[in-house]
Amino acid sequence: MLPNRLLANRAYSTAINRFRVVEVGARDGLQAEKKFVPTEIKVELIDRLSECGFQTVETTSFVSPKWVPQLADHNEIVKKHRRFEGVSYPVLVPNAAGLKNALATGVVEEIAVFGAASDAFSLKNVNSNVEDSLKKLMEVTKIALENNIRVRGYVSVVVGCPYQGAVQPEMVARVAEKLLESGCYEVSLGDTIGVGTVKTVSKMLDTVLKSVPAEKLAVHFHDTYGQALANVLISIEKGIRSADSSIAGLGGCPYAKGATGNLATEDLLYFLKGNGFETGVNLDKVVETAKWFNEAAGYDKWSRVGAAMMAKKSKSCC
Ligand SMILES: CC(C)(COP(=O)([O-])OP(=O)([O-])OC[C@H]1O[C@@H](n2cnc3c(N)ncnc32)[C@H](O)[C@@H]1OP(=O)([O-])[O-])[C@@H](O)C(=O)NCCC(=O)NCCSC(=O)C[C@@](C)(O)CC(=O)[O-]
Repeated sequence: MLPNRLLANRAYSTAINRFRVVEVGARDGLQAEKKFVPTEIKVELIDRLSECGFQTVETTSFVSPKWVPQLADHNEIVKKHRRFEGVSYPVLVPNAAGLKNALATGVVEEIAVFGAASDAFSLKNVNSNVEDSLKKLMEVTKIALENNIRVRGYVSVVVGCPYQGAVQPEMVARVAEKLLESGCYEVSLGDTIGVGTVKTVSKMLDTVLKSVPAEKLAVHFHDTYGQALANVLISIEKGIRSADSSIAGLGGCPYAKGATGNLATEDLLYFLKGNGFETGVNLDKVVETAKWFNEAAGYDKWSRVGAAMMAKKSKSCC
């Protein structure tokens, strides 16, 4: 059960206990991995994730292969993975060149554009300061919409920046507003290096929510300091019903040192189910998929929930 203060919140009517989990493992999860994961494994990962019941599975990035070599196989990925009814498959796009390449595949129906709330991070990540990068993103969004492509937006470093330190919540609000104004259907707020706590995330969300409705927001927490689920809880309290996570907690941003580990999807699903939310995602299948991925790609990465469920299965106890 949720704490009483949460149940008392008007946002908690039974009619809105649905929660959307955006699976970002195949993109955010893999982008910083040094060892190249073969394309066919990435494709099978996306297909298996689709079978788990997610509504949104982010698949890859149309960024420069020089900047993110792990995702240089983006063309093959989008052409080879299966498309399940009711599932959207956004790809990350940084600029007009990326959009052109994504459109040329003829199969991309949704993109995600990404901005940041600090100049220092934006310069490292996309070689432009926040304002210049916003101009490019707005242009990309415009062209995408003209081509009937849905656009999701990201704001990175919403609480702390690896190069600048604390980030002003007003800056996060401004970037989120701009992305929505330009036509993004939703903006995901990313704590890229996982430094946020309930106090700092709460302050940031209170500021953003003054100008952006909760229905237009998602949250994207990295679990670097073990704060991700607490931060999801506070986001739920503020009315947000969408969060990004990565199978087995894979992940990190190549341009943010220490950004290891997205919030693990399995941990998020267990948390949501235990607190009365419906996601439509089958947790057992996600854990099986993590097991398959570890074996197929030669990894040994586990979420806390995945490890516990596998241990329980093998010992058939507790
Ligand atoms: C944006 C650029 C390209 C600018 O990089 P640049 O060097 O300023 O761009 P440029 O226009 O000068 O081009 C440099 C070279 O890249 C090529 N190029 C240019 N664009 C593309 C493209 N789209 N696809 C393929 N190639 C491209 C271009 O053709 C040229 O090739 P060359 O002439 O040297 O042979 C670069 O900064 C870049 O790729 N950055 C991507 C960084 C990235 O992927 N970061 C991780 C994603 S963000 C993230 O993870 C955070 C998030 C979303 O998960 C949320 C959170 O946790 O906060």
